[in-house]
Amino acid sequence: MASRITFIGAGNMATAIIGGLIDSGVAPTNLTATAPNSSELAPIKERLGIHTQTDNSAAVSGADVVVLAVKPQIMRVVCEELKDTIQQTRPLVISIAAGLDAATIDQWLGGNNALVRCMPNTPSLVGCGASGLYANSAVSEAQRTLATQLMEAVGIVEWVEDESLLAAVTAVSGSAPAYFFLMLEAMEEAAVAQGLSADTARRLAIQTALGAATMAQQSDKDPATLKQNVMSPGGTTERAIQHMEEAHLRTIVADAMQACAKRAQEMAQELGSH
Ligand SMILES: NC(=O)C1=CN([C@@H]2O[C@H](COP(=O)(O)OP(=O)(O)OC[C@H]3O[C@@H](n4cnc5c(N)ncnc54)[C@H](OP(=O)(O)O)[C@@H]3O)[C@@H](O)[C@H]2O)C=CC1
Ligand SMILES: O=C(O)[C@@H]1CCC=N1
Repeated sequence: MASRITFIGAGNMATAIIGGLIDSGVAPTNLTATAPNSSELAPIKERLGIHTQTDNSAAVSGADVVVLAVKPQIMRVVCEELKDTIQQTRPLVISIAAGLDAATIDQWLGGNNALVRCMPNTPSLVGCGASGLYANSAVSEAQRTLATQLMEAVGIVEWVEDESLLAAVTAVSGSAPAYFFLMLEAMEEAAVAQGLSADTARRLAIQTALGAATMAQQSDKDPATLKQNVMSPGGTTERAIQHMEEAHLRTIVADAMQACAKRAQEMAQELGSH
């Protein structure tokens, strides 16, 4: 991918995508990241070999793709700062902000922009990201392909044609690494309570999560069948799963994902009044 890509914001999600892009073979010299303070940027420049800038407008001039990777709460200020340059240079704009809808960001950027909304997740850092993408009507086929290539460099990509579905994408993948990290925390704590060392418990739990996810990915069986295959009748797993079902784990997951999607919609309303 020879495109010049500028990330506005150099935090957790931007550096995860940048790290994944570099690992996939993208030249660091084609990448730029911005942040308000050069002290935050110095270690990123040193570690990744990318260009860095504290001036957002200067960083987007000459970019083929601009990835907006700041917190939703400061997106409006950032867009207004970028508006004049973007109106002149017309890059593909990709927003990774939760909640904020494409029309709002487009308007903040002066209108008529080719804009993709992307909901990525932090495992992009290790090439195992999962991103949901939505394109507005100004995005060309070539730009759609470019956005796909960019995010496929760090994981899998699913396009949605109805923008409102990005709230569900946020619930099932954008926020979801945190659910699995919580599960790992809980399993480690429980195993330590049963006498294992924290190190041993953590290694076993992580490898088991990795193994289960890899099996689910590679198998032609669905997760319910794979689960059933671990559950010997009258055995240990059956007892554990019975406990989780009786404690309404499915309802807990459904309610948490509902709260997540609802928060994405609330943020759109709170921040997106044009
Ligand atoms: N974290 C995640 O798992 C995911 C996050 N997202 C979205 O990604 C976006 C970024 O989130 P995340 O990376 O977690 O947040 P971070 O707070 O880690 O990163 C935000 C970055 O923006 C920088 N920044 C702040 N103000 C400006 C400015 N005026 N100009 C340029 N850069 C600025 C910050 O610098 P400083 O630190 O100096 O303030 C920081 O580098 C959010 O919109 C979020 O919704 C989407 C999917 C997953
Ligand atoms: O928690 C958040 O708001 C961001 C969006 C998805 C993951 N992190």
